[in-house]
Amino acid sequence: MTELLTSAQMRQIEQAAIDSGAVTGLELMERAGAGVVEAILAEWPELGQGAHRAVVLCGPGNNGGDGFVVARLLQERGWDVGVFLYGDAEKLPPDARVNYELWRKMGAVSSWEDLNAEQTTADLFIDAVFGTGLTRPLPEELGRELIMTATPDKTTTKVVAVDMPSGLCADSGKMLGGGGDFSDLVVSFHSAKVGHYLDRSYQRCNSLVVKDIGLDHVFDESQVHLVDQARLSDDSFPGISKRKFDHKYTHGHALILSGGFGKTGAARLAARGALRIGAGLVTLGVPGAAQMEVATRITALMLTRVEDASNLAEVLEDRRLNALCLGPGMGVERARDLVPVALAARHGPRVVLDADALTAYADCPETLFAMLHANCVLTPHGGEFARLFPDIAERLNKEPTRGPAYSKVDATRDAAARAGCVVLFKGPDTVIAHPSGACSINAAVYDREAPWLATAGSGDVLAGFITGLLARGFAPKQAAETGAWLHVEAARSFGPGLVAEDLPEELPKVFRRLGL
Ligand SMILES: NC(=O)C1=CN([C@@H]2O[C@H](COP(=O)(O)OP(=O)(O)OC[C@H]3O[C@@H](n4cnc5c(N)ncnc54)[C@H](O)[C@@H]3O)[C@@H](O)[C@H]2O)[C@@H](O)CC1
Ligand SMILES: Nc1ncnc2c1ncn2[C@@H]1O[C@H](COP(=O)(O)OP(=O)(O)O)[C@@H](O)[C@H]1O
Ligand SMILES: [K+]
Repeated sequence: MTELLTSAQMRQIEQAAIDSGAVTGLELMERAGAGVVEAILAEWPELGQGAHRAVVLCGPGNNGGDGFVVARLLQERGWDVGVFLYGDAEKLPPDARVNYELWRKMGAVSSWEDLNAEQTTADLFIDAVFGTGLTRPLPEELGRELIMTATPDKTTTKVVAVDMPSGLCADSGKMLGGGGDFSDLVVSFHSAKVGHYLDRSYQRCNSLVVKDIGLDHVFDESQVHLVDQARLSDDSFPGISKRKFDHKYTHGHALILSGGFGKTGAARLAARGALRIGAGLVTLGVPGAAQMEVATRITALMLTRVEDASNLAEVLEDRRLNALCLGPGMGVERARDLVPVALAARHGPRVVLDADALTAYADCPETLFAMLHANCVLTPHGGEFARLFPDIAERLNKEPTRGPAYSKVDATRDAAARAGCVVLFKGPDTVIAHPSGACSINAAVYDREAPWLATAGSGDVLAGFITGLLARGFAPKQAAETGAWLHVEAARSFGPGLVAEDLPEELPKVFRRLGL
């Protein structure tokens, strides 16, 4: 399993290892620098042959210390290396100072004032100015200089950031101050940082590599999980497979409430998603006016008439309906009518609220929060999130003046605590939080990009995936994580040209690849 750390958690892990006598700070710095060089040569094997030119920008802290190690190791490989220091060598922290001195025996350190685009022409550009220690916004001119030197028309220069692209907050991925650079590769240490997977980070970096530097840590709930295959194979997760002695009711019965005539597509997408992900039975709850429209377009899906609130209450007398989905294409008035009934159902079915079921409460989120229970999942995109949690969204969207900045992880945790249920906040960086604070990120970034998901109806399918998994007995947070992960897998498996209908139909291929 992969845990993402904040800078404070990383510092604590590093300090504990040093205090235990297992390792020194200097050894960690040497391993970090060696890790950066290793990652560079793995990414661009051609740089392993012959001599090249590198420019290393070092900052005033230990990130700069890593930079001096990288400069030394590259020069030992016969490279021509130019080093620039931002700050005062006298004030470097002890380990960085040792590496500064070691480098000084091999080469010069130019002052920052000499930095210009011409001087920094190189095959490789190393940004070791700030890492996890950046707390104040970058001075504006420094941000500009970084951009100028790292990204003029040097199409052949590879830009590598040590730990974090300088200027980005390691906890939130936000930019502190203006500027900050673009990196072809970020090399981090021990574990990726939460900020690598949020906000600007993945927009500014092409790829992320994490190098082992011999540290260990014990997981605690304050850490954030990255949703990956290992996470979903955890013993605490129900498997996605079906067992040979199962029958359809073992896998639950989902009810997806649709909108009216001409508005049933979204619910049908969700229903198809719920069925493909393995719910035993899936029924669409449709108003009379839309009955023909839906009936002519479904086969394995079933249909029941749900005209209004009292109708829904009758339908929910069937205790086998154990997972409900409300919102996709529903219309806000129908949502206001049906959501309270769904949330009050006595046998406690699990409930996914998406789209219109969230927007319906934009004027009175507290009314919704009062009805929600622990078996609910809310799946807002950015706009819906801001309607239900305006103050949290405002805090999240505010330009930070210092780090660690308020992040999408903080915002989703706060929203889940307020709502009293699981909140899945969508995006390429989908954050899933439980009211207890347990939190995961399902990332569609770096080597898991899935930009074709930005298509109408893909969110409806996600709501259906989660509903289907809830019907199958997954707990709300497990269903949200698993559904979101499979959603990205399906999109990646289908590839360019994807439309929402393709997502459920791609699942069998994904399942086969997973060996189910
Ligand atoms: N934590 C660990 O386990 C390890 C950390 N290492 C390196 O150490 C880095 C963290 O080092 P530090 O904590 O020294 O932090 P950084 O080197 O990231 O930066 C902190 C320094 O920058 C200054 N600073 C912060 N904001 C500034 C601003 N806006 N303008 C000017 N100066 C500013 C601070 O006063 C401090 O001197 C990591 O990113 C990593 O590169 C590695 O050496 C290996 C192990
Ligand atoms: N660029 C992107 N990369 C990865 N996933 C994306 C991207 N854009 C959108 N998504 C995902 O696609 C889905 C879109 O959902 P939503 O905005 O509700 O759309 P709709 O309402 O049209 O169904 C979400 O799961 C979101 O995380
Ligand atoms: K850096």
